[in-house]
Amino acid sequence: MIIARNITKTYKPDPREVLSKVSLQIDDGELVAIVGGSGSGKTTLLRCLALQEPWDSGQLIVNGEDVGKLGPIARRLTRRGWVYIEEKPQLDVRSSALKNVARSLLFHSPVRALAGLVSKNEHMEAMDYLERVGLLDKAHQKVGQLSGGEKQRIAVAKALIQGATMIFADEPVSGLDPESAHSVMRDLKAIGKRENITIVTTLHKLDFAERYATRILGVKDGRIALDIPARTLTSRERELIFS
Ligand SMILES: Nc1ncnc2c1ncn2[C@@H]1O[C@H](COP(=O)(O)OP(=O)(O)OP(=O)(O)O)[C@@H](O)[C@H]1O
Repeated sequence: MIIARNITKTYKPDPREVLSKVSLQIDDGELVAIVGGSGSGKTTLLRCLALQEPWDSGQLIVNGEDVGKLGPIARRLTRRGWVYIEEKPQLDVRSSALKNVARSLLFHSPVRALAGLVSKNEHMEAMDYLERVGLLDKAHQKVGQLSGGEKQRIAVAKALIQGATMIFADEPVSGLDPESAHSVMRDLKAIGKRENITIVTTLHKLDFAERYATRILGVKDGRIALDIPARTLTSRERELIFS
């Protein structure tokens, strides 16, 4: 569980508050969609919650621990099992989908990872995870030849193979055609439910949040303007976020 209390953030030297006194709670197993207009602070909020970005004031409590009071090692332990997926996932485009996923098993063996020394068992395990995200038939294809949606699924497979308990995804469907976008969101939702993973994602498209999330967090000018169980928003609720 993550609890944020009055999180405030500026990007110095600009004194403008990009996040202003943000308070929220994320429960285990939720699929939380952070929505809002361009520049409203969605990505900054996601990055602060994922402990990828420092904040200026306020508290972030993860599973009962006040993260601000933890040293770097304890912070790293808090983040164990957390995976942050960038809008454009960082993948080795010259290697196959299978190699990209299998190498995630070697994050504790940097030398083997660098040399690409993946055992037969690790390959088999990676195949299993590619199957889980519906990419078994693309296992031997170079990642550079895959579509944006397929790359997102590889990023998800990499997260799963590392034993993710929490996935933070920044705009996972931006730039995808509608069909791929729906399929990525459907997969994220199904995988989260099946593997009991909490997912927090920023989304430009409100209809995707309404359809796939369990909760919608609407951000406007760095503040939480709406925090409700996901459903089709009323025009008044839309106005609170986008007017
Ligand atoms: N690293 C940074 N340094 C300085 N300012 C930043 C930085 N990152 C974001 N900002 C500013 O903070 C504000 C919020 O940015 P953020 O990326 O969080 O918004 P967003 O809602 O995700 O936007 P978009 O939907 O356009 O991606 C913007 O005005 C942006 O210019």
